[in-house]
Amino acid sequence: MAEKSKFGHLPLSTKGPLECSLRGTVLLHHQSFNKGSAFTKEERRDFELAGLLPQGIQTLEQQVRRAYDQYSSRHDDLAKNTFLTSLKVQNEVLFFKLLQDHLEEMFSVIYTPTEGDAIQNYSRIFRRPEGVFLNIYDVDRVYHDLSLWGTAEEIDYIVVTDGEEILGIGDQGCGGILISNAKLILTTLCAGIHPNRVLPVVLDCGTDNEDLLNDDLYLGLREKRVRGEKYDNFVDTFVKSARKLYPKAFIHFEDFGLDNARRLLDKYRPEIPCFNDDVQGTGCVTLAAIMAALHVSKLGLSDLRLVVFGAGTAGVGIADQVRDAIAAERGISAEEAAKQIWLVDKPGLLITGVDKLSGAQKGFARSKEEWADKKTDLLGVIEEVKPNALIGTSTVPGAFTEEIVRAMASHVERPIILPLSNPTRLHEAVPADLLAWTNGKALVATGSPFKPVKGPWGADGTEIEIEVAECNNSVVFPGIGLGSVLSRTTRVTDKMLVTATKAVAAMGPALKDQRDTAPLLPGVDVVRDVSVRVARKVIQTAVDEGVATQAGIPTDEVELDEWIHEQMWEPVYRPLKYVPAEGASREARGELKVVGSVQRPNEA
Ligand SMILES: NC(=O)C1=CN([C@@H]2O[C@H](COP(=O)(O)OP(=O)(O)OC[C@H]3O[C@@H](n4cnc5c(N)ncnc54)[C@H](O)[C@@H]3O)[C@@H](O)[C@H]2O)C=CC1
Ligand SMILES: CC(=O)C(=O)O
Ligand SMILES: [Mg+2]
Repeated sequence: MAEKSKFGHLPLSTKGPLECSLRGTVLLHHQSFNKGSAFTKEERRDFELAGLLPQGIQTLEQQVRRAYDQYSSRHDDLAKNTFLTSLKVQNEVLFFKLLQDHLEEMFSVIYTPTEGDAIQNYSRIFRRPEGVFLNIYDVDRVYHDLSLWGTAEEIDYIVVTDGEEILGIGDQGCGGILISNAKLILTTLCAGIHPNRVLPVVLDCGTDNEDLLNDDLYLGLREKRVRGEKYDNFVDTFVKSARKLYPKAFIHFEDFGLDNARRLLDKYRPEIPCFNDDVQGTGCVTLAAIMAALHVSKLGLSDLRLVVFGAGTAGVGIADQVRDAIAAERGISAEEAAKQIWLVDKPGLLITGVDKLSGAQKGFARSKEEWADKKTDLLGVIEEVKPNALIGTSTVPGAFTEEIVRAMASHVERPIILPLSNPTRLHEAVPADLLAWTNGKALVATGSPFKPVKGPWGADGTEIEIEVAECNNSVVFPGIGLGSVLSRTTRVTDKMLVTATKAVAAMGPALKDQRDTAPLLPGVDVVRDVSVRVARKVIQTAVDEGVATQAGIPTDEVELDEWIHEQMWEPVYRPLKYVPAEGASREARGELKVVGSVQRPNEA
């Protein structure tokens, strides 16, 4: 039921009374309608709940307090993660409200690094499936299996993974469904995407993870990954089916393997509203961190000399985004701008004609002639290039050694060092070391969260505390998704990504407060504000570029923000109004995102 607002009928309804046809235990077991002990006296009467609940009526705030105590009594982070997963399927509003009220504490439990542990243990901690599991051997069923989740109007946001390169912990097969879920939880939490209008998907193509193949409890296809034409056909069938069934949905690709991530993005990007988070999201947030750090260093993009260690999906995604920003800033070609970036991978510096290069790496490789007689290992490259920025996306813990960091710091005043590999144990260096080795001068941001670091780096050796920003695509993808969904864009263009990046950089405390010990990027405490700002920029750019298809997008900036806010889902209990099932909407009948209800609206 779309709510009337000053903007007319908004496509997404997030406020006002909620019609509901469910009653009794069915209602208590419906995750989006259930309020547990918070059902009012009238609701208990109207919905046949009186004898099903203890007498006490509680507020959402009281429930949050109770849930927080239960959460806190779990002694390790994986147990806390499991508790939250169970809460989500019991009572979605309470789940999101609990997270919202304790965001800084719980972010790392529902996302990296703990979600990585949950994914690694998926088949052992499995309780209830959540999402769509598609099987490469059942390509003929893909359309049908996808069709069960809603009508054309009902799905806004799909996250899909094939589970090959999850959060830095490699191939996790069907456990990848949890990264699709985790990213969608963040879109709701950080950007108010409606939790009933999203779809987590895993494409099960087998796994090359020997531990999973040898685990008799493993739940996915227990065989080596299928690749080649069969794989491409499977992905294509998924994309085409999703487009046909849910033509308004934005498709977010997550944690595909190195060979496929970029290739699939290049294939589908010109045709549909899609986004690869590891390539583009990571590229945007890292460029934002670099822009903030350059500002602190009183330098510009034209001064940047960037070494990327680990030239895979994320590393080259970052290199692309930075290259395009340099080209735009200096008014030069992308080819020319790429000369300010050096990629180092397993063989060392990537060199044309020497190393086997992917299409994406080629534009950054150096020539044999240029690099003759020069060292190609990371230390050698640092000595030669004298970079002011070093990024780690290699999954090699400790790769940024004291020697390397000191070498870098000996050439530049404020070395920008971003160890981005997740989870925490795979970071190329930890902030405390980076700051100690550079006398507090390093400008640091990390892929997973770290506590602030104290050291004698203030005036006259006084102790100061340096906060370290988390440089994770989670800062930016929810806002890009929100802007794309609300504008119903037909494409995610380069310009949309550039404006999103600038919006994030501008909100980082280092730039906003002009304090050079402040974090380079905005923190989770302001994440919803960041998402609104990013969404606004994305929407405005989509309109300017003629790719927005949503009618009635306000042109005035204040009104646009209001329009965005009105469509963001909030974890609050809406009053329930009973309506008989006959003639009620699918939402009222509790059929949104529920498979196996009376009717199959999209059956082919
Ligand atoms: N902070 C963030 O927002 C993000 C962080 N990441 C993290 O970045 C890391 C890489 O992820 P992807 O790019 O998706 O993986 P990937 O597998 O595509 O890339 C990793 C690259 O590192 C290279 N590498 C491995 N060992 C190396 C060594 N000893 N020396 C030099 N290079 C080496 C590999 O050859 C490969 O090119 C992961 O830990 C992932 O969690 C990825 C996306 C976003
Ligand atoms: C953050 C993220 O997307 C990754 O580590 O894969
Ligand atoms: Mg990822």
